[in-house]
Amino acid sequence: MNKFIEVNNLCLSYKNQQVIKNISFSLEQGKIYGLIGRNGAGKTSLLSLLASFNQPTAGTIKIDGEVPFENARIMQEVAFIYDRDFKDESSPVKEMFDTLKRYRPNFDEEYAKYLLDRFELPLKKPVNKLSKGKKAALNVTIGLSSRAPITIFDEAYLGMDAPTRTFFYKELLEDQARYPRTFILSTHLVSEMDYLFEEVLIIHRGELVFHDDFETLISRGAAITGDFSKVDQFVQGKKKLSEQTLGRTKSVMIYGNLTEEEKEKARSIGLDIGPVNLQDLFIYLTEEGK
Ligand SMILES: Nc1ncnc2c1ncn2[C@@H]1O[C@H](COP(=O)(O)OP(=O)(O)OP(=O)(O)O)[C@@H](O)[C@H]1O
Repeated sequence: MNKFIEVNNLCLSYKNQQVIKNISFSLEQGKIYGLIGRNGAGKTSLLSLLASFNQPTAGTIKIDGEVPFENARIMQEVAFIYDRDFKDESSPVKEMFDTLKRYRPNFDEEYAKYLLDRFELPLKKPVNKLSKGKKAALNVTIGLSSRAPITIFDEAYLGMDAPTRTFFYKELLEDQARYPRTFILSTHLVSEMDYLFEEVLIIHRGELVFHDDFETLISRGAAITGDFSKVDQFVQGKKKLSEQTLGRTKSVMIYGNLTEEEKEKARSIGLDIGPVNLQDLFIYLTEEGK
C-alpha cells in the first residue's frame, strides 16, 4: 500500500475541548475517500488539519513523507474546498481563475473554462454577487480544475440543486479517471454520494470509529426482503437497522454477518438477501449510547 497521507495519534483541542481524539489512518494515492460523521463529529476539524489550516495539538500528519504544516511544497499539493460565502471577494469570476493559475501548478485552464460554461457561471460578475448555488459551483470548479494531488471537498455541494450536484459527481468521476488523485469527500448526503466512495471513514465524537473499503463496510449488514411473516421470523433476534413494508412484502436491514447456513435457509424460504445501505449503517454505528 502506498501511504500518501499518514496520520498518527492525531489530536486537536480548542481551549479545553478535545475535538480530534487520537486518530490514526493512512490514505493511498488515487482513491476516493468518503468522510462521514454526525454534526459536530470533527470532520471539518480533521480536514483543516490535513489542509494545514490548523496545527495538531498532538500527533503527526505526513503527506508524501513530509510534515505539511507551513511546508510550501506540500501545501500546494492540497486543495481544501469548503463551503465559503466569498463575501469579501468583489473581483469578477474570471479574475479568480487568473490568480489560481499562479499558485496551482496543475491548474487546467481549458478544463476550468469548460466547467464554468457547464455551470453557467457569468465570468464578469463579481464573485460575492453570485447566488449561493453558483458560489458552490465556482468552488467546485476551483477544486476540480486545480487538479491538486489531494483534493478535499468539505460539503462543497451546499446550495447546489440536484441536477447540478449530479453533474458535479459525474465530472468528479470522469476527471478522476483521466487524472487520478486522492479525493476526500465529506458529506451529509450519504445515500446520494455513497457510490463515489472507494473507502469510507466514519468519525464519531472526535474518534475514528471505522475505516475500510466501501464493500467491506456494507457487507457488515444485509437487507432481507420477502413475505413479511417469513422476514419477521428470519430476523428474530438480529439487530435491525431499519424496515419497510409494502403490502405483504417487507424489507429489513440487519447488522452483522450472516453465516452460509443462514443465507441458505433464507433463500430456501424465498427470501432475497441484498447489501445494506451505507446510510443505515452509518446511522446505526453512530447512534447515541454506542
Ligand atoms: N474554531 C473553533 N473554536 C472552538 N471550537 C470549535 C471550532 N471549530 C469547531 N469547533 C468545535 O469542534 C467540534 C467539531 O466541529 P467540526 O466543525 O469539526 O465538526 P463537523 O463534523 O465538521 O460538524 P458539521 O457536520 O456540523 O459541520 C464541535 O464541537 C465544534 O463546536
